[in-house]
Amino acid sequence: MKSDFKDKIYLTMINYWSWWWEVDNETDELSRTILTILVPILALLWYKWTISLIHNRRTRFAPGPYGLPVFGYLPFLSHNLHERFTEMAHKYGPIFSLNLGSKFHVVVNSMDLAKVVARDLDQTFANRSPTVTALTITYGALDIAWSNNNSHWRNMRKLLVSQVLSNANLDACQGFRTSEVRKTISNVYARMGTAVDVNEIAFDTELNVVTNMLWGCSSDSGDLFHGFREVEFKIIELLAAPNISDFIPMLSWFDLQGRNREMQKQKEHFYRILDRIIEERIETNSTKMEGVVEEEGRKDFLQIMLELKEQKDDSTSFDIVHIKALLFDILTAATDTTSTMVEWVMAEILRNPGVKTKIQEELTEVVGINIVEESHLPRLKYLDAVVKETFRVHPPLPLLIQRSPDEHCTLGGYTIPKGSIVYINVWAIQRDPKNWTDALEFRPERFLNGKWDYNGNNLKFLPFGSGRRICPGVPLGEKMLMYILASLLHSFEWILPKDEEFELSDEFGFVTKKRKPLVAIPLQRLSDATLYK
Ligand code: HEM
Repeated sequence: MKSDFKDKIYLTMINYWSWWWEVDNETDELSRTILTILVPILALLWYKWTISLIHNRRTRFAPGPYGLPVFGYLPFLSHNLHERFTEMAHKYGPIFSLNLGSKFHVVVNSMDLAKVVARDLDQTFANRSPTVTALTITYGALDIAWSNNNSHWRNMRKLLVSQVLSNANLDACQGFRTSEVRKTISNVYARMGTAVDVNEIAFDTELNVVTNMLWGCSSDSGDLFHGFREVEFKIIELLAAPNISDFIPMLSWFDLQGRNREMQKQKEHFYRILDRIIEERIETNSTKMEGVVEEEGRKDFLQIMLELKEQKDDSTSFDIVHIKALLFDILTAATDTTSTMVEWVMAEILRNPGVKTKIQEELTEVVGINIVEESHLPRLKYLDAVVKETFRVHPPLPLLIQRSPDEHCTLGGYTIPKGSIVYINVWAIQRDPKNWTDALEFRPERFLNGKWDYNGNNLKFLPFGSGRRICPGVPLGEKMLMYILASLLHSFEWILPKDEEFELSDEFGFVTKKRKPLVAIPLQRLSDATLYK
């Protein structure tokens, strides 16, 4: 009887092993064997730790599932973490906790508790808890997104907001946006009648706009950015891939699943591109007379950072790795999110022909027979509502980026130990029938009352986060999304390829994308062909 039970546990572990650890080769097999041997040792340590915790504290943790020794609940989680967490919220309530390996996780699923984390106790919960792969790609959290709440984070964020994302700079960069969006329309025109990957065209447009803002030229001028999208996608995938090194830190040295080695490989590729751009700029600067760069007009962000690097003031000075980590954040944060959202919006429009008709009517009324200009965007109220409704049902970061308290605190009456990992489940909040009537229906009209924005003030709707860690890229993200979508929808009629099976399922990741990339066929919509050149 006893041995039956042991066999059952063993079989369960082996079965569940597979979802987060696919064995590809002998090294993986060996790693898995080593880990299986380590389990009893770690189980003993875990048991001792749990007993001491029970004895030492009169704490009340949020309810949650039991797990296995050492691994906690890790083997029982399925791929789509946001959906699994939402199911668990139905069982355990608006806040629940779970041990994943040795790490204590808390998931917040209601707008009231999200408000406590992101607003009332914003300062306490303002740290991050970077994963091993995040530390690797950001040179040890030297970027903004993974940095703790400290003076380095404040300085970097201030620099990004004041020099790249300020209204003045966004206005000054309008020309880049116009020329890149027009280039995209002309490229799509050349491919009319054939199936186009919607994410890819949006990604390239956004990447070109951002590289123009950062160092003054498009990514498609030359071969340097060849394969960049694939590298970025791999990096984003690795950031959220379950990694035993994160859950049992004492094993991180072994990198048993090879995730960190893979990230290291992608890091080399990614930063090789940035190194080339930075080196070229340093060389150009050195051949110019002092002051000339400034006289030529607006300084781009790379120039501003290189000049800061030369300053010896401790509060603002950077070295090259700071610059690279910051460029990494901007490039990845801007491109993958924007292209993912363009894809989701287009998918929802293709699924809802009534919505498409209303958008086209609005575009005809506001833009007429011309091409879309940025000045038209504030009047496209219905398209704006469609984008917001898409953000509600498909938030691209459904659990935001994890937060971590810098001291023991209480949330919803439960103890949250210092250093826990806290997720705000935006996906659950934005689909909660307590917050939204007909929550699972796609109804853009609910956003037509003009009361909604992306600033995270209303905790029912926070696709960009809320509080001090809110996305600083909202103004650029919003502008680009509206501009790309309005242009694609006004210039072209979009249809699905024949026999294409349409579906809207998603795949959890650091950025949660459409599981099956959307391909659609553009057809000419404006009668004047010269508008496409
Ligand atoms: C549609 C476009 C975008 C979406 C949906 C989006 C979404 C988000 C979300 C959900 C977060 C996490 C907030 C939190 O943890 O509370 C975030 C953080 C961040 N985003 Fe965005 N973002 C977008 C565009 C951009 C752009 C264009 C930039 C910069 C040019 C940017 C830069 C950042 C940075 C630096 C952070 C980290 C902030 C911090 O930790 O202090 N994002 N973004």
